[in-house]
Amino acid sequence: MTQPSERHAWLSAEIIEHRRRYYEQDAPSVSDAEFDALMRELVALEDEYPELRTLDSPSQQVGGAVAVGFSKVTHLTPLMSLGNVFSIEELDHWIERTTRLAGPALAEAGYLCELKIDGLALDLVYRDGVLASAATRGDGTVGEDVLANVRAIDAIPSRLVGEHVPAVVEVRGEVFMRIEDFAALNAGLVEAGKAPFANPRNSAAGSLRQKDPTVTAQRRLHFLVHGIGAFSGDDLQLQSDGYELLQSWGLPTSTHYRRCRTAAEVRAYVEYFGENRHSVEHEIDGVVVKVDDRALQDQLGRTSSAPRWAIAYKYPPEEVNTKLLDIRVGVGRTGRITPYAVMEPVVVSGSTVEQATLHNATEVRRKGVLIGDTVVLRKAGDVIPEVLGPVVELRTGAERPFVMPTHCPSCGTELKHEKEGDADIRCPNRRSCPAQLRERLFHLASRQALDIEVLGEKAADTLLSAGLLTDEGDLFSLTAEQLVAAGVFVTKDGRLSANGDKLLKNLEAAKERPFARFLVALSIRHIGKGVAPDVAAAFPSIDALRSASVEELSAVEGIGPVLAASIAEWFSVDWHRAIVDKWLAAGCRMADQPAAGEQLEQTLAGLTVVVTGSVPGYSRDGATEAIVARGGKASGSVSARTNFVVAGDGAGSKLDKAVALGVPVLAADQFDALLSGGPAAVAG
Ligand SMILES: NC(=O)c1ccc[n+]([C@@H]2O[C@H](COP(=O)([O-])OP(=O)(O)OC[C@H]3O[C@@H](n4cnc5c(N)ncnc54)[C@H](O)[C@@H]3O)[C@@H](O)[C@H]2O)c1
Ligand SMILES: [Zn+2]
Repeated sequence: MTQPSERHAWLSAEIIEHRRRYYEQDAPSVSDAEFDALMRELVALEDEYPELRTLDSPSQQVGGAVAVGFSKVTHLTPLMSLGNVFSIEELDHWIERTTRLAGPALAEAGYLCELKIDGLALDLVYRDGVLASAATRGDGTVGEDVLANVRAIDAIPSRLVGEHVPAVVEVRGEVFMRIEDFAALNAGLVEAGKAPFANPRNSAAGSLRQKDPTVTAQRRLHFLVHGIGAFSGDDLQLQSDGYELLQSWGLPTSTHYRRCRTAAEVRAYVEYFGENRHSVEHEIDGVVVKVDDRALQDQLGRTSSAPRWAIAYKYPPEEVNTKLLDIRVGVGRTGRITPYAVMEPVVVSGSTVEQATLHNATEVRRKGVLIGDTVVLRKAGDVIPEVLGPVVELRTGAERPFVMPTHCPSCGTELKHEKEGDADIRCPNRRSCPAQLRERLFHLASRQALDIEVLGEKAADTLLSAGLLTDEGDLFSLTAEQLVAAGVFVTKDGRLSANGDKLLKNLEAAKERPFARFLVALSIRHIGKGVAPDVAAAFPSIDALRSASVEELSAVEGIGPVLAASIAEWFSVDWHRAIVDKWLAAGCRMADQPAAGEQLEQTLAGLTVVVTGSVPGYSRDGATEAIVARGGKASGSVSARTNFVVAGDGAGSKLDKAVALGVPVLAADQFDALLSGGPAAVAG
């Protein structure tokens, strides 16, 4: 068993090395969460064995030092780190203890809640209103001179304005990059063939701590004050009052701070930004809660590394490091080949992640990741997890590059770009590539399409491996005999299983689904559940749709030229048309007309009617259905081929066009007559 002192020595060495990489090289090799875990273990060990808490322990020091190449600046007053809490319970605990130490005066002045900006600390000294010194935090006492670089930051005034600026004003704040500017910077770096930064914090630190101030000047760095150091002016009672004063002198302070009277208000602030972390223009990694009264701050004092009057509430990390075990490729519903990362499972933003898409081969190259790398994985809230890049420092030499396959991993067909210049490559074996067919079957069975409950992942695989489907065209003609003969969905004694029976019943029921759902089920490009109802409203049966020309299609409101071309293209493929024929032959309705028997007199057969404006008694869809039920075609736009325009209140440009083209126009109250009696009923 390791001795506590040995463990302590190991932890100390690790922490010191990580701090060096983080503060001096802007190139951490572990995630903040991993670093924080080491730190917490160290502190817990020292709580148990107080003799280990020597003055040179990392727990007693403010992380960082002055890197080679920078001059040293001694701060007028030390820059501290912050104590951390990670839960509401720990926060309550801190508030209780602080209340006990500070006494009733605390309730009077209350708390100052601020966002914890994820950047790097900067100390500024103004003498007689002129910027005289700018330094990084360093070890808290001595920092790095970055004055030349700071002069290149627009947000930092070189001279304070206004009345009564005291002789000495020392402020500290955070240098950071806005998320938007960070993204633009990285895009530019990648375009120039350079490595992107892992996150806005690293990019801000790397941009500020430059040997060459012209580089800093090109980076859009921002700055917000969050603390007051040496101050020779009149006593400031509250820190928040101080912010208003600093603001009046031209120093940038955050707009997000709030004064809170009670612990409940503090909690509410913490919880609000926990849920709205991304509503702010910069990254935040928590909230800082401070005692607002400056006299109380002095009274509470500090430990060797942090003030007792402030605490950082840290939100769960959105970036973690994990091992990239492999890069595999998936074949999508349309044959697109997508590389994806397979990682050692890791918890980030509250869920376990082990896969993340890498989009395409160019993207893999752009990220610069090798199989075997430790990678930075980011998942912000509900956003899809993303591999940001490798931790190059941790490479062992055993890593290997990803090679994009030349042949489909599912069917072996040679992969191709669909069009020249496409980033994606695809498996051209659309019809019977098992992977593509499987995806199409899932899609067709999904809720938004035909809702075939039994046809899940397993069932689809079973049908495909039994060789029962050449493509989805064979689905609706499946019989119990076929299943039994193929030995799938059978009981031990060779009869159709309950699940097999359910599958056939599900399929039978699906044949009657509304036409719009079939449209989704056909996997026509660009036709999803959003637009399918519009298409079905204009062309309420598969026959109407397949006989429509591209012009007729694109004339319909909500369809447009792209969708029209995509529909026409789909129907131009032989095996697609065969799917439709097979489904019709198997009894799929694929039309929204009322079933035979209840059919209304086809008074509008062969006629195209446009309804515009409001027609009493009919919704937009209702009017369309009524026309279709009478055998007519309901169109969304007026052309020379339109037979009637029904114009209700609010009719606009369509009415004008009808008049211009000489199309007969009917009043709203003639609509019923047209429906029941056809053109003859409204003649004259
Ligand atoms: N990944 C690594 O290898 C590595 C190494 C060292 C440190 N770190 C990370 O750095 C952090 C620890 O460093 P730390 O000691 O500087 O503590 P800290 O960053 O948690 O808190 C102190 C700092 O918060 C900043 N801050 C931002 N907004 C503030 C506000 N509104 N009011 C006051 N201060 C504000 C200040 O610059 C201050 O110096 C942790 O997140 C840790 O994970 C990571
Ligand atoms: Zn294939």
